[in-house]
Amino acid sequence: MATDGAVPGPAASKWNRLTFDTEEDVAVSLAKYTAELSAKFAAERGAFTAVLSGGTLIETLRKLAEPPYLETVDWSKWHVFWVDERVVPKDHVDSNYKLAVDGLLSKVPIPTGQVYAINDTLSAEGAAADYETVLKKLVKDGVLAMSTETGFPRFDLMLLGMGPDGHLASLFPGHPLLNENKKWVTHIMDSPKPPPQRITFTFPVIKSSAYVAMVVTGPGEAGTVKRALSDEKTSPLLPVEMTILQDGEFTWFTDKQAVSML
Ligand SMILES: O=C1O[C@H](COP(=O)(O)O)[C@@H](O)[C@H](O)[C@H]1O
Repeated sequence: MATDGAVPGPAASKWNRLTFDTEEDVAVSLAKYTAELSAKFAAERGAFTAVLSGGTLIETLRKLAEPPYLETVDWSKWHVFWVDERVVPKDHVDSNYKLAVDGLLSKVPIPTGQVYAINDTLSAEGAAADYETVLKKLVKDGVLAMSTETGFPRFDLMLLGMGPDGHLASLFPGHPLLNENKKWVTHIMDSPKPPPQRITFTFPVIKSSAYVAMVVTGPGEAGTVKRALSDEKTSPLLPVEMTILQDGEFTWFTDKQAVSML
């Protein structure tokens, strides 16, 4: 059973919250939500730009690769990106690309040319610059939309997870990268969570999204979810607390364990 509603507190008008009994229920709802947005954007724009994170999110997306979605989603319209990636070879156990391929992308018929992995032969700095160049070409080609409000790319849907410390993408609490306001993609050499070298979308890009699903399940992040959803704000704000979309819809998908401390 889902509890729908706006979140109390400062983000009230900006965040929706869905809470389900179990992680299985979250997976069912998330697949339906993603499939509906895929159909909407495929009809409106002829393309669906979907951004993945790593972590537990990929397992929670498993229902997308099952009936009915395996057959009913128009996978040919999908363009897949990563909100962050570890700078490791694509077949490395730490690779977010490998995680998504193994858990989802190898099971659905998205054209391989529409899956945008990082160039794993480059340095972190080079890979971030290269990824930004790829995005700019896709804007030029009309695949990726631009936000008229912010001047940053506007992805149709970002499917994000959050770490126990409140990080999202590879944007960590209190880290100077939180202030990057020019680049679309940047790099980090000292990620508090290993591996240390990563690339990540910047905040202005994440905040320009049309839709963001913040997917948090299990007890591990319950304290952070409590802090994020609390009316009382402590400094520094968690990255997730700073994620107020410019002109988009942000929805929390949680199970009961994730909100057990509220
Ligand atoms: O390192 C990362 O961690 C976060 C959160 O992962 P989770 O396992 O706690 O769900 C993930 O969203 C990010 O993409 C990844 O690089």
